[in-house]
Order: sequence, then structure tokens, then C-alpha cells
Amino acid sequence: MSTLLEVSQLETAYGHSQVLFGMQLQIASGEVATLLGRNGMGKTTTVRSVLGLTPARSGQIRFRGERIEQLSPDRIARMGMAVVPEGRQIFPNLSVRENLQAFAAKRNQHAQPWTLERVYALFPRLQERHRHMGNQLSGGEQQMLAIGRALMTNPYLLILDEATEGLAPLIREEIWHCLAALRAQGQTILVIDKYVQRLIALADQHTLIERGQVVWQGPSEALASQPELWQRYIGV
Ligand SMILES: Nc1ncnc2c1ncn2[C@@H]1O[C@H](COP(=O)(O)OP(=O)(O)OP(=O)(O)O)[C@@H](O)[C@H]1O
Repeated sequence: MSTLLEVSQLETAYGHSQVLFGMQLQIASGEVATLLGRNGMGKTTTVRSVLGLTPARSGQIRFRGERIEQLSPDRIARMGMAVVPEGRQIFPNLSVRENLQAFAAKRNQHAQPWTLERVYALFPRLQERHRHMGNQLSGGEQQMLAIGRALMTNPYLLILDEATEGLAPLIREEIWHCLAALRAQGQTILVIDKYVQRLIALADQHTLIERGQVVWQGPSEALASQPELWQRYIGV
């Protein structure tokens, strides 16, 4: 498998406050990877640096073989990276259909492109609500829409920050099923969440971070067999 994303020696700061200290991460095409750690440890900052939103102070980020750490967020997105951000950020005054179509305009070339129909097949609930405005949707529906919207750009890498935060248990399960279905279709995914057992079942490999540094990396079987790591670094 070829490496899709490779982050090495990443240092990122907000003003004088340094948050990432040599972060590293590798994701191969077709893999599902997670980023795990307690609140405030630098997961969102890592994602923001990869997306070009909070540029790295030093270090390298390679995506599809190209160095991207100096590129603009728009350029990086057009290379085929899409995020489902914490808080979802869907357009409240656009309908479900319009939210999806707005992002289709930014799409990358793809052999089997995502269409409204494919998104509706993945989330039938969105089809039922296709005329509803973004602000009329439940939290779960908004998250489905945020995922659908990201998929409409045909991303090589789909990133979910807090994939199921604040969602009811049944809706959470629906999101996990959707991510498993995407994985089965070969979608490469980086996911942040706190439900370690669900993530172990879903993902191939995991990166645990503490205070902006990697403290453990390994495959699902290794993480499953060391629950003391969950307690120590994730607090579950
Ligand atoms: N815009 C900002 N300006 C200054 N400091 C920030 C900013 N955003 C985040 N931080 C700080 O950077 C550190 C890492 O935050 P980050 O959001 O990356 O952590 P996280 O692991 O994603 O945690 P959470 O789950 O709480 O989002 C925290 O100490 C946070 O207070």
C-alpha cells in the first residue's frame, strides 16, 4: 500500500504557545487511522496543521507524495483532503440538498464520483430531509450531512474530528456503521473520537498523543491487548 499522508517532526504553535512537539503520523491509502488522547493534547491542532489552517512552524507534511506544509487550505483541499470539523459547521440557511451541492462544486476527479444519490443511499435520513434547512436538523442529521458534504468532494483522505461527540447512542452507532461502510469501499480515513473500543473495531492503526507528542503508535490488535494504555493516555 502506498503512503497517502506522512507527517514528521511537526511543530505547531499558537503565538508563543507551542502545542505540537515533533508530531508524526503515517497513513497508507485505504487505511483507517485514529488520533487519540485526552482533551487539549493537540489532536485538533494536528488536523488543522495538516489542513493548512494553522500552519506548521516546522516539520514536513507529505500528501500524495507532495510536500504541503506551505500550501493554502484551499489548495490542500483541492488535492483531495476533506474534513468533518468539530461542531460540523454546516450552512444553516441552505437545505440539505444545497449543502451537499455547494461542496460538489469543489470536487476532485474520481473514477466513481460521489453523487447526491450515493450520499442518500449511505444516509437515507438525509434523503427524507432533503428540503430541510441545515438549522432544522438534529445533531445526528447534521453530522451525516457534514460527512456527506465532505464525501461530495471525492476526497482521497477524509478526516473526522470528534466523529460522534454529543450524539445519542443510536445515532453514534449509525455513524460507526457508515464509517465501516466507507472503509469497505476503500476510503482512507483519519478519525478522532474517544470511543476506543469502537475505534479498535473500525480502524487499522492508532496514534496516541500526549502534550503534542506521540506516546504510542500501533495496530488495533496491539491497542486492544493493552487497556492500560487507554486508561493512561485517553482516560477511559
Ligand atoms: N486558537 C488557539 N489559540 C491558543 N491556544 C489554542 C488554540 N486552539 C487550541 N489551543 C490550545 O492548544 C492545545 C491543544 O488543543 P487541541 O484543540 O489541539 O487539543 P485536542 O487534543 O484536539 O483537544 P480537544 O479534544 O479538547 O479539542 C490546548 O492547550 C488548547 O488550549
